[in-house]
Amino acid sequence: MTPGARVAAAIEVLDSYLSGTPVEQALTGWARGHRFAGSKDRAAIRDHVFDALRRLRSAQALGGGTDGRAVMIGLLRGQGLDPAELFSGEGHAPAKLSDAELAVNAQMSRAEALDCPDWLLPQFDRSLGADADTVLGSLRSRAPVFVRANLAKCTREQAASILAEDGIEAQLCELAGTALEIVKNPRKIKLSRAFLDGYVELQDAASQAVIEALDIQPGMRVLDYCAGGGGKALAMAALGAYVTAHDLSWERMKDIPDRAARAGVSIQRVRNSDMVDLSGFDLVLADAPCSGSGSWRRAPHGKWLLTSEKLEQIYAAQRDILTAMPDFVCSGGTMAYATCSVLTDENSAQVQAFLSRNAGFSLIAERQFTPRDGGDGFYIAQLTSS
Ligand SMILES: C[S@@+](CC[C@H](N)C(=O)[O-])C[C@H]1O[C@@H](n2cnc3c(N)ncnc32)[C@H](O)[C@@H]1O
Repeated sequence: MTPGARVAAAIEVLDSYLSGTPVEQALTGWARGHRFAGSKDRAAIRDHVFDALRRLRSAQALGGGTDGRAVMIGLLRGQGLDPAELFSGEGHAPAKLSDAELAVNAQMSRAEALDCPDWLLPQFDRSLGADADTVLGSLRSRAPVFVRANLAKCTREQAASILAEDGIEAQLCELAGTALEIVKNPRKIKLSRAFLDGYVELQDAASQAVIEALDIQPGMRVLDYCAGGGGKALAMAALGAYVTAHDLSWERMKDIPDRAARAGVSIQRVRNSDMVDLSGFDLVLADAPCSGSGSWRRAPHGKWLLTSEKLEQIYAAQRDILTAMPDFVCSGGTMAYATCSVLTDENSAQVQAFLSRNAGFSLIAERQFTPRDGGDGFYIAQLTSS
């Protein structure tokens, strides 16, 4: 496919997304209907679509409309490119720009220019102060790809060498002692020996830094209360902890056995109904459900799906999870609360509210990562019971 034809395909996918189809479904639907498209074409179209979702508001303003065509025109303008070069009307490229499209002269509000929903901007300002614009700005660009070296099987340097055998170039990342940033051929990772034989796992660098902050020791008894697909459970098991994984949804933990087998570690999963029998963990980690505001580079559609009502439900879930955690911690043990959000109301405000309800706990450490640190935005607080 020509570059112009790829843009035309991205417009189709964006129109489907903008009419209510979830983005992954819109991409799969397009690929099914266009089987001639090769993997490189599909990857390029996906990149256009995700670039557009990261900058949806500014692209619509710069493109002078709300549909997929306007979004792609505005995206290219926002990237400093001349859309007329790709909107050539030749072959399968989109039709030439109309006079109205050529005449667009966008005057953007601050929220539009930062690609932030209006109602969320005050939250970012309250949470990040003078850094709000920089953090929102960084959420408008692609995230780097990171892997975690599985210390249960190799050192970080060995992991980098094994990746190199498959032409994947990795650099040491300062954010965490296990983290490697993939600087060449990131799309090859899942087919590489390093991945298939469990030497590396895909995991954001800040997510790895959160685990590093917990100072996991071999033999520690750890409960991962919101284990999901097991990213953090695997990282803790690789450091020698005995990890029990729980999630409100059993289904979400379905890949843990295969991932653990690949990594050469063992993780025990526990059902909701069996939680009453558990107690006495050295560490209870809750990587709680959240807005995902720290990871909108990776999942930009989350930014546009969030509403103030959904955020209220998220606060309530976070409060309930914090309230449940003390039952599982041993005396003198640690409770760790994490989110991939940069919003204070999901982070320190939740922890302070918990502390005001639970006099027996005190805060021992707290850190807010933002994309300015290199990885996703992440918050971690460690509390101990006295
Ligand atoms: C941020 S994700 C966890 C990601 C995971 N820790 C990882 O590193 O791959 C949050 C998880 O919390 C789970 N969850 C939501 N409400 C919960 C609750 N009340 N109790 C336990 N888990 C819950 C969700 O199903 C979701 O899998």
